[in-house]
Amino acid sequence: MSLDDPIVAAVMADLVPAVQPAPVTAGLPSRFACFVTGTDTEIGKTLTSSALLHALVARGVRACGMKPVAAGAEMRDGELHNEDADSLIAAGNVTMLRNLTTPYMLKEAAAPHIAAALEGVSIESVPILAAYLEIAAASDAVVVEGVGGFRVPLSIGFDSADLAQQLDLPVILVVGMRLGCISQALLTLEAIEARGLTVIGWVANTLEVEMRFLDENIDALIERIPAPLLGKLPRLAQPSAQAAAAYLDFTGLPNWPAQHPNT
Ligand SMILES: Nc1ncnc2c1ncn2[C@@H]1O[C@H](COP(=O)(O)OP(=O)(O)OP(=O)(O)O)[C@@H](O)[C@H]1O
Ligand SMILES: C[C@H](N)[C@H](N)CCCCCC(=O)O
Ligand SMILES: [Mg+2]
Repeated sequence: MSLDDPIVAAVMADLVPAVQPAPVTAGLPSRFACFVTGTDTEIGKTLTSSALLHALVARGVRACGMKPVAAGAEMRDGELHNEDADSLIAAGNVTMLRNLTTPYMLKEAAAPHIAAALEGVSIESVPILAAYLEIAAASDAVVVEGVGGFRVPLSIGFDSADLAQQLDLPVILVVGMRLGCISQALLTLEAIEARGLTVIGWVANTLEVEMRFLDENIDALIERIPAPLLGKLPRLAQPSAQAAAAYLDFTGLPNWPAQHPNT
């Protein structure tokens, strides 16, 4: 009888559980951390991520944002700057090296795999996971903003959904409210759940000043997304982390920190 024998193999499978690599976040103390994704690009992920950081800082928490892959950067004061990365830095209160909060800062405002290829770069997960661990070790809370929608290619065989899965973070879904967003949101939800991840809350972000049947569209999503609506963001005259946070209630999120006594 050899180890290839199906019966021996079945017994061995019972005796020796398949070894699954531990997620990169395993072993860290429980703290608030999330991955913010959305139904598309330019639909309010950075605004929502910044609002999360603002609310965390207001509770006296050491909070750090991460935009692992940023596409669209310009040189200022000898450093590459990206709007999203800068917004998250401004909303958080933990100073980390910029190449940790954004390991891949790409110049071209395009799909990241294209922007990376233009620079002869290949976007890999290991530098991002290593940077995440450093940030998590220095902070009480981490907010990771994805790039574009949920399944944006980063390199061959690696996309932003794989990254979320490897980080093993609960997901906040931002829905850019416009005609078509119901299907986009539900497809995104399916893709998130297919990776064993959980949507812990979603945000309805108003993209148009007057969307027809806005409330009816939101109701259709409330009925279908098995996670709480964290709030409806109206079209803000001056969008900022603080202004957006006033419309969102994060307090029911898992591991959301209690108000620090000194704040
Ligand atoms: N509710 C809102 N009211 C006013 N402006 C908004 C609102 N939501 C988003 N914006 C503006 O729309 C633009 C896109 O929003 P944001 O940067 O948050 O999108 P994103 O999903 O993060 O995009 P990307 O895919 O590029 O990361 C920004 O200029 C932002 O300030
Ligand atoms: C440059 C832009 N603002 C985003 N950062 C990148 C969006 C990539 C979308 C790719 C795609 O899904 O087609
Ligand atoms: Mg953004």
